[in-house]
Amino acid sequence: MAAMWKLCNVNQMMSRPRSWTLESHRMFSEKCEVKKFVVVMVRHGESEWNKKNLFCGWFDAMLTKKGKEEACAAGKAIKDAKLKFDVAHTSLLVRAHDTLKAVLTVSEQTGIPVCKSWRLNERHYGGLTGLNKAETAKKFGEEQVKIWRRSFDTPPPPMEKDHKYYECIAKDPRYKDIDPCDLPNTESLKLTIERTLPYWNEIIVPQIKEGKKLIIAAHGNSLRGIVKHLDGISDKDIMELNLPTGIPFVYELDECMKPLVSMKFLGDLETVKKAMETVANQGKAK
Ligand SMILES: O=C(O)[C@@H](CO)OP(=O)(O)O
Repeated sequence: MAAMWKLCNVNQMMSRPRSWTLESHRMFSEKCEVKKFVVVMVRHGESEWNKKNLFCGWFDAMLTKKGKEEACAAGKAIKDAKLKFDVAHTSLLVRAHDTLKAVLTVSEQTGIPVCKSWRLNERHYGGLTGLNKAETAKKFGEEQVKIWRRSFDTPPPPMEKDHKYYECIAKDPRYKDIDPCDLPNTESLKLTIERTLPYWNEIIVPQIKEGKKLIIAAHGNSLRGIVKHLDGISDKDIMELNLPTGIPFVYELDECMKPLVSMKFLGDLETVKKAMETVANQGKAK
């Protein structure tokens, strides 16, 4: 399992077999009539802060020109794959909306309802928000930056009230209805999952079970949380998963929401692999 999420095994990852025995599969299939539900997910295209290599989190960075092109290419891939949706889900951040809008425009399905929730936002990067990732790695070491970026349960230091971006994030009217106890000032992946999963379980899963076809346009870490949950990835192995910007991926789920097909990217293997490596390397001191 440990090797499964290494970049060199991306091919295997895309078509990996389930890890259960034939007998457990038979018993499972008896319990669940095997129906197939398709959900497509896409991380937003490159943002201005991705380009500058800054920790972004809840800061509302816009897409770059390249990010918009990635979003349009994602729409084209979805159109070519003949994927049609009934409902779209996204976060409250503009980079995810703009990606979704481009995807739906290019794939000619702009009329569908779009549900937005803070629960699909990027993980909150706390006190690291706005810092350059490579400079932070120079200062604190690449290992520490990898722990902050990719560990399961170590959050970055919290965003204090005197932080440069505190006002524009914590006082953003978009978040005024969130219970103050739920409003984060930093988040590990674990904490991100704790606020994303209720949305998955209570809003998304019932729609899937009604037979609705869904697309989720969100963020590197909110989607890592959903993927970890769906594929039962261990806390250790999830450290090696880096989602590329703007390349949609498909899950096929059975009626019990267990993946029949996991993370099938709509892109050629080399491009996906390179894009994942690029994301991983953003935390290097250079
Ligand atoms: O800065 C961020 O918010 C995220 C996604 O862009 O970065 P990382 O890949 O370091 O988790």
